[in-house]
Amino acid sequence: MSSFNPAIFKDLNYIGGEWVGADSGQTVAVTNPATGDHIGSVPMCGRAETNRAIAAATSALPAWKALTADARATHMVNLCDAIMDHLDDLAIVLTSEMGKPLAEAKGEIALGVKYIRFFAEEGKRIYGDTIPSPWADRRIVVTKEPVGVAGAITPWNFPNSMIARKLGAALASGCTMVIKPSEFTPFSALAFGALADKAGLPKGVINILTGDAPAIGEEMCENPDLRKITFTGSTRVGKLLAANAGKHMKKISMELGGNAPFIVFDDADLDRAVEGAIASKFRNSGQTCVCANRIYVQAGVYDQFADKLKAAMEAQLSPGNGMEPDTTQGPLINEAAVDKVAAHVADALEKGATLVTGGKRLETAGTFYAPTLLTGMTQEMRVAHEETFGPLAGLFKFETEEDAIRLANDTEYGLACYFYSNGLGRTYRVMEQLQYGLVGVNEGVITTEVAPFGGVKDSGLGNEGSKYGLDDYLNIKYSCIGGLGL
Ligand SMILES: NC(=O)c1ccc[n+]([C@@H]2O[C@H](COP(=O)([O-])OP(=O)(O)OC[C@H]3O[C@@H](n4cnc5c(N)ncnc54)[C@H](O)[C@@H]3O)[C@@H](O)[C@H]2O)c1
Ligand SMILES: O=C[C@H](O)CS(=O)(=O)O
Repeated sequence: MSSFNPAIFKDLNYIGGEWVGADSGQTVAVTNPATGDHIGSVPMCGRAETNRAIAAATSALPAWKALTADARATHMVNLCDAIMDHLDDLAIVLTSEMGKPLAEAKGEIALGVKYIRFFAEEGKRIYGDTIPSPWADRRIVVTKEPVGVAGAITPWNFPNSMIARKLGAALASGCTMVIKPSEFTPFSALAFGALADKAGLPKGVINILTGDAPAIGEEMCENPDLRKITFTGSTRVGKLLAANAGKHMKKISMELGGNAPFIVFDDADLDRAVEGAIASKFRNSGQTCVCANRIYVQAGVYDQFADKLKAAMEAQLSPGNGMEPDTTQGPLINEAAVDKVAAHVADALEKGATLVTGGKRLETAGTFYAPTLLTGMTQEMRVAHEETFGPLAGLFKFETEEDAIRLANDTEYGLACYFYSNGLGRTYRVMEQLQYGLVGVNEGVITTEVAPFGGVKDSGLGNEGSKYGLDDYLNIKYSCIGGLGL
């Protein structure tokens, strides 16, 4: 890898095209979860700075929305080109602050670019309608207009692509944006500011703040100039934001937590199912909202699947610093994340589960937990009802197709689910009964910019990506035109 270019490494906030610190001068430290080393510090901003960022986005809005979709697309493509020009540098920053292996970081950044490029084109297809008028002397026209200034609050586990898939839809629809990334991974977000400068985006179109999350969120919810909140994160925080945004009648998009069932039927290709389980469960060390959280295996193939999965885990999963080429499993984001996985393992073992492999914190620097496989899991265990968000694969046994569907739907979440079967009839029966926004059939990783990504129940509201992803950034206007002398 070529030497790191620090041009994209920014430790100030980006407001109205200017790089600024917090009014208080306070900062918050950022550490590398693989080593515990201090990476840098970013401003501890609050409501006042957020107010100024919203003002900057408001000032930039008229000119941005007045551009043609093609002109906005050109800016967006220039941004994508700048991102790809700095792919290695961005990946180093992402791996340093979040921990995922460098290859996964590059893959995430490339996916983020795909989202922005996709929406650059979709922005040219924001069609309206002319509706046959019920009045002979009037005409009806329906147009779609940008909602205005959008506020984005994003998580640490995909610190680039969770911003990109929001930013792409916002910019393409003619909105401007204020972004608050996670306190654990601010540098990947601030790099968007450096790249926006490099790509020549007009000042104020993108604004990036770090600091006091509740205060920044309150300003976003309560400032009348900001018209939309798009949040990706935990269901707990999502509900807080949705409640406050609702008081101020803001449009909201909520991409929240999950508890994905992964079902293996006895008519599945077991080798394919094992590879899908590895991909779904252990991507990002199990720290994705769509990771398999509960693995249900039909009784007739349970032992065989467990043996195959154990072998695959021991052959394919290699914990370590994400900067090392052989690493496939980076650290968890922090001590609390390690404690949660450990608690889920302990709870399962206390309630009768069997430890097959892993089951302990790795005695190295940083916050690592061993890839873990448990069998004998039951619905009484915490893993069955809580998002683990770590490298724990728990196998549950089921008897019938009806049992599998009932167990899979036994959760307040509804983001992603997966099942493996070679039965065509079963595929449609199960696909249509699972209460989730995303369904992987014989596939363990299904995210793409062209398909809608969104949950039901406590997993959220709205969809990101796909042709549907623009809807949340647009208002529909109906115009009735009379006096035409018709
Ligand atoms: N559905 C999806 O697309 C998706 C994608 C990634 C992560 N997630 C979910 O996110 C969670 C992990 O991410 P996380 O730990 O960053 O989630 P989190 O909810 O703790 O934090 C998410 C963001 O919200 C901010 N925040 C925290 N408290 C806030 C408050 N009171 N007001 C305003 N902002 C606040 C944080 O600073 C961060 O930027 C998991 O539950 C995961 O399932 C969902
Ligand atoms: O963690 C949630 C992300 O949305 C995962 S994905 O990269 O979009 O599948």
